[in-house]
Amino acid sequence: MFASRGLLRSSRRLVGGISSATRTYVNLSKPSTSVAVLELDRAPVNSLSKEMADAVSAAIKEAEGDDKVQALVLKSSNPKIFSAGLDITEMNNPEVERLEDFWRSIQDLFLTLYGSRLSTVAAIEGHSPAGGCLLAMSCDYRVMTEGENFKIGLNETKLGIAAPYWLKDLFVKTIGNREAELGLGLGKLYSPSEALSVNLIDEVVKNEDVLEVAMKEAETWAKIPPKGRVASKVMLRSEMMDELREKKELDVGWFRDFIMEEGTQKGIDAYLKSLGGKK
Ligand SMILES: CCCCCCCCCC/C=C/CC(=O)SCCNC(=O)CCNC(=O)[C@H](O)C(C)(C)COP(=O)(O)OP(=O)(O)OC[C@H]1O[C@@H](n2cnc3c(N)ncnc32)[C@H](O)[C@@H]1OP(=O)(O)O
Repeated sequence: MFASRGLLRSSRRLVGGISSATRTYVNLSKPSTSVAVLELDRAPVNSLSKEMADAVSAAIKEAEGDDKVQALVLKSSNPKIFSAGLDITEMNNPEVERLEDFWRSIQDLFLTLYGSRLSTVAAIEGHSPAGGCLLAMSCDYRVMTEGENFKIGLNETKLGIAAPYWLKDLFVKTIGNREAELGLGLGKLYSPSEALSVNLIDEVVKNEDVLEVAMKEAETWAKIPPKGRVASKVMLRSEMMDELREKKELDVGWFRDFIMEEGTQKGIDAYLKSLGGKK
């Protein structure tokens, strides 16, 4: 029960040594011995398609494969958008099989990031709604750029959908039950200062400082002896992860049935058309 599957993942089958490895949708680099940087790079808004989610999971595993690396900074190539969350087109009039595989990739990304042996610091540059907020909350520490027009939170209800139970649980763990009731029910998107006041993020910094602050924080975490640090992380996170592992396919079914409903499709379609005003 203590050593949750995956959290103390073996690195043997993973590629070691990171030297500015660049691949589709993500860039992985290692600016210091103990800290890797994973940049989300899927224009225009870093939305999480199945392929994007798989690429992020693979890059985290690659960073974990280097035994010297103890911390990971998650950042964006877009200074105004950390991630726009799940790729809504994946849920708009989808093929059922693809939809189910998409959700498995999202579940795996959450389990990989939330359960990483690495200390993870989110450098939240700009907007971070829904799935973007999921990425940020899955990290150990969150630094967000200032600018009251930037927003973070779980706005699913505004799209006519609901967050899955494990995302709701993560939200409650992060900001507490009452604020989560307000945030989820209203589909509230928080400005950086509001997010700080409810502990959704840990720090607000100037745009130009975000990477430096995140790197410094990551270096601090990387200095903590990993045995005790990882054991503490396991104790805090394994229950939630184990529950999702047990219910994975049930959760896929809930997601599929919810998304395929006619009413849900109408809501997603209307929301997608409202975005950018172009679709
Ligand atoms: C019993 C209950 C069981 C429940 C089980 C069901 C569980 C369901 C869970 C579903 C979970 C969902 C979580 C999500 O992440 S849903 C996604 C939510 N994301 C959003 O609402 C963000 C939408 N985007 C924006 O608000 C803005 O784009 C932005 C991030 C603020 C940036 O604004 P900006 O003006 O710079 O950019 P545009 O809006 O013009 O967008 C540029 C183009 O990108 C397209 N776009 C934007 N976001 C997405 C997205 N998330 N997915 C796909 N495409 C996106 C946009 O349409 C523009 O495209 P265009 O240029 O072709 O028009």
